[in-house]
Amino acid sequence: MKIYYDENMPFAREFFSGLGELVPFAGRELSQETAAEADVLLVRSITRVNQALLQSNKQIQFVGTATIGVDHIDQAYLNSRNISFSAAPGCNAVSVAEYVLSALVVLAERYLLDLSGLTVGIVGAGNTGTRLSEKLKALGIRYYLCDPLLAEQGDEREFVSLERVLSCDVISLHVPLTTAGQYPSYHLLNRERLTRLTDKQILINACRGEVVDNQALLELKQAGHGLKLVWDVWENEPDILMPLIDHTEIATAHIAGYSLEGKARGTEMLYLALCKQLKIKPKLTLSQFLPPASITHVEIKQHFDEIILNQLVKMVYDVRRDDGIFRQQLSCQGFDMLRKNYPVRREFSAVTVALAEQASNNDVPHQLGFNFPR
Ligand SMILES: NC(=O)c1ccc[n+]([C@@H]2O[C@H](COP(=O)([O-])OP(=O)(O)OC[C@H]3O[C@@H](n4cnc5c(N)ncnc54)[C@H](O)[C@@H]3O)[C@@H](O)[C@H]2O)c1
Ligand SMILES: O=C(O)[C@H](O)[C@H](O)COP(=O)(O)O
Repeated sequence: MKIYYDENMPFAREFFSGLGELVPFAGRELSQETAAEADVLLVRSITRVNQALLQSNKQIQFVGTATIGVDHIDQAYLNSRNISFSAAPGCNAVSVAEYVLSALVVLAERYLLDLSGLTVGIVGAGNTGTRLSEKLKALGIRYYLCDPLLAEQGDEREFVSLERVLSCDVISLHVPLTTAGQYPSYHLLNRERLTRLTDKQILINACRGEVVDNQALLELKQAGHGLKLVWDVWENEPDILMPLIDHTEIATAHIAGYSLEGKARGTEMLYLALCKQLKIKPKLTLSQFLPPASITHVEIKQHFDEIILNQLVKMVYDVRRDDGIFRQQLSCQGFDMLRKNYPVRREFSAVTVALAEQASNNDVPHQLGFNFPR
């Protein structure tokens, strides 16, 4: 069995070598001819899987994407050919939530904002929006959720309208890219909605670039609008609207979900799905392969306060590192290479926070996602 996998899929060799012959490929370069050989195809978001890619392949049994987003997969086509499909829902949701939190901590410092006084509007309350809301709750930051689909499905959380979340101090987008259905997200933030935002607001896009009309946003910013942007995803990656970069507070190369754990969980989820498909008992788990983090243990000697928590967040992941690399390296490395060469980043859970005897017992680090022995 030939298993074709994206070369940017951590631990793919470790997970899949016992299941078949492995063939790595570069995500944007997979051709119909090459794909014709695959029995199993494992992709990331930059490979479009559709009739154009698979029409010469008569034997393929399984397609997997080690990502949350599935907008690059023509699932109707796979269904029509009876090809099994699996994605990795939630795999890097924690990573994205930690990216957003790091960005908020950085912007609060930069503009002397009182984080706990801000309201955050979360658009899309699925895996990522929920992980983010839990972390905000741990920090005592008020948030509002907008997710009409979940509201209609009877989710018991409180939901507000899109207009209400768009009036929050911070707006964080966590919707899939869709062009059909009752609530399509393509250009959800169109020119008209963008124009109604105020100079004081912060807009964070770490879902898909096409959810915001980038050209309209650029024109708004060029006209002097003060809206602050945290921008991880861009329309038309990798050929993005370069002039927009200078109007962002934090700009990164679609890496919000690129914690080592987040990417590797995607690989592990595909391994489990493929084992199920092949009716094989899975023998491997991610914990066998994850290396220890560079900082694994922190001892807190005093009462927790916002300053200590902010330091903890930045110690594990400071988004300014990725913003700096993006601004300095984009023109020489290019968008895709920045992503391919992404430095190791760990999640808060890789660090154990211990309290010295005199420190107050407070659950915040645990709720934020740090390990917190009781
Ligand atoms: N930047 C990154 O690295 C990165 C990482 C992971 C995911 N993503 C993107 O983020 C998206 C969301 O991730 P997730 O894990 O929360 O997915 P999810 O499927 O768990 O949740 C998405 C939620 O959005 C809701 N939704 C859909 N259309 C909506 C609309 N028009 N208005 C409001 N809510 C709407 C859905 O009902 C669902 O609850 C993914 O589809 C992916 O495209 C980006
Ligand atoms: O949808 C996702 O899971 C994320 O956008 C993911 O981080 C995309 O990463 P890529 O597949 O492009 O490497």
